[in-house]
Amino acid sequence: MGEREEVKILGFWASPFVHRVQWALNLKGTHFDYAEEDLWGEKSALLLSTNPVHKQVPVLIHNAKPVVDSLLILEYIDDTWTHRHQILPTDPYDRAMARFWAKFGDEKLLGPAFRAMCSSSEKKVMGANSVAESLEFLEGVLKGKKFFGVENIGYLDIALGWLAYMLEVWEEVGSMKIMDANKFPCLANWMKSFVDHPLIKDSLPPRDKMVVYFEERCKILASLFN
Ligand SMILES: N[C@@H](CCC(=O)N[C@@H](CS)C(=O)NCC(=O)O)C(=O)O
Repeated sequence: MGEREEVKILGFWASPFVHRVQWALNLKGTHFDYAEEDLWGEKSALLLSTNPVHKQVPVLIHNAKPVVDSLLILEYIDDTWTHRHQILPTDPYDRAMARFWAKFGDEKLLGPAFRAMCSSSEKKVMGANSVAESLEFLEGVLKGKKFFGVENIGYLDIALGWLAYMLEVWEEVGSMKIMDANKFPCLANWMKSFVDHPLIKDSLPPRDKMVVYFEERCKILASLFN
């Protein structure tokens, strides 16, 4: 890759999707510029023109070409910066499985955990229970490995990384308990290894700021989810 290439992320500090892209570029050692979007105020003209379909972050702009959707951006990053830290597994079956579990994480964990945080009473309990059931599958996938990527952080670790630092915040904000280290010992170890990784730990948003932000979001979204 040439030295003068443009690599820019349009992001939002509390977005688990945006962190994926930042982590992947950090793991690759690829320098990038970052522009914070005012998601709940006025979105920038650049965001609207680079992601006109969803108008969401993250957007990766590489030499004027935008790529959207965090999981697809991870694939693009791995295909583009091949010199260091392979993100996706090499074996086709392992790649397919990593993609399957990443999608599972978004559909069965991230969305439902977020909704449970902002829901009240029965819906919250049902939501929290369904997320805990889904965690059981991931405990099986991990089977005592340090990372889903086995030796080092890979695609699935990055895709599920939000669990390692954000689930606990969502549990506090939503007054709910989902993660149980006794029930999910492999996941508990993985969460610790993930947030302790030198390229991850310095990029995590401040916990207190996240609590305040998600409390505010829940107040706004409560009527939608209840
Ligand atoms: N599937 C997308 C989801 C992105 C997403 O939901 N981004 C949120 C921030 S967490 C966003 O931009 N929301 C603003 C909006 O929907 O208007 C991805 O993986 O990139």
